Amino acid sequence: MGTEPLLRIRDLQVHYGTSHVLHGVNLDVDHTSLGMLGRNGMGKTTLCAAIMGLVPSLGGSIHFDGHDITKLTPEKRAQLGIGYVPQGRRVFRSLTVEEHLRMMQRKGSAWTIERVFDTFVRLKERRRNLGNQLSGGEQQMLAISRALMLDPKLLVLDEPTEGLAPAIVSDVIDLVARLSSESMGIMLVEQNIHAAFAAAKNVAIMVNGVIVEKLPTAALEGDIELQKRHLGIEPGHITAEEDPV
Ligand SMILES: Nc1ncnc2c1ncn2[C@@H]1O[C@H](COP(=O)(O)OP(=O)(O)OP(=O)(O)O)[C@@H](O)[C@H]1O
Repeated sequence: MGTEPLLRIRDLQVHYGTSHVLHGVNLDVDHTSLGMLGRNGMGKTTLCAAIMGLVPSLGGSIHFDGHDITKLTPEKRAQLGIGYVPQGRRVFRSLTVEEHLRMMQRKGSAWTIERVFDTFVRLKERRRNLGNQLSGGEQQMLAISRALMLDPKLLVLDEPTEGLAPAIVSDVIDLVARLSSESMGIMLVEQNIHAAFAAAKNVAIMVNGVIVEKLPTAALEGDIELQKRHLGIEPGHITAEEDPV
């Protein structure tokens, strides 16, 4: 039909013990980039984990690429084409760059080690370095490359710019923009609102375990009140043009 979103989440409920964290998430992600914003502790990482099958859901459904994946294992979800770049990168200290990538090689994948090295020249230079010898930016590139090796249709990235220098943040933004222009679906969880604005076509806002807004990025950029209400962003300074004389 062509109208079905790549990822469709309905009324998703997640608990940690007696703590109810996701309270009925409804969200569609298409073959484009979606920024996921929200203050600390609102449930963004939990949503990523639930999409990947790393935490069980007690209610609701997740459909991906025409499959009901609500009860599938993380491995099955990855095989179907959901790539995950977890918060904190989770690179192995004692494996080299090349060993990380070799572990994820799959027959028939559009992403080979050579393609990764063509895309991330820095990783090629560091191919024999161990995980703990890489900078934060290099580790992030490796974490993203590792996910790409499985040839995902949807890439879920949890705060990929956290702790990175501005120049590297813009490399991550460029990469996300490039992947989404090649029609990969992207869900980009970000605390860095400017990174999300630069990389994502649409944005969603999570508050207390529900999605309260989903709108074009440009609309949120222009709505300071909404930013303030849900994200705690203070209004900017009065500009020279607005400054009364
Ligand atoms: N393993 C866990 N066990 C119990 N509670 C948890 C667990 N992981 C997260 N929580 C709680 O669930 C809520 C949502 O956390 P989550 O990490 O999903 O939020 P977040 O929006 O990603 O925040 P942050 O930006 O700080 O990572 C928080 O109140 C958190 O304390």
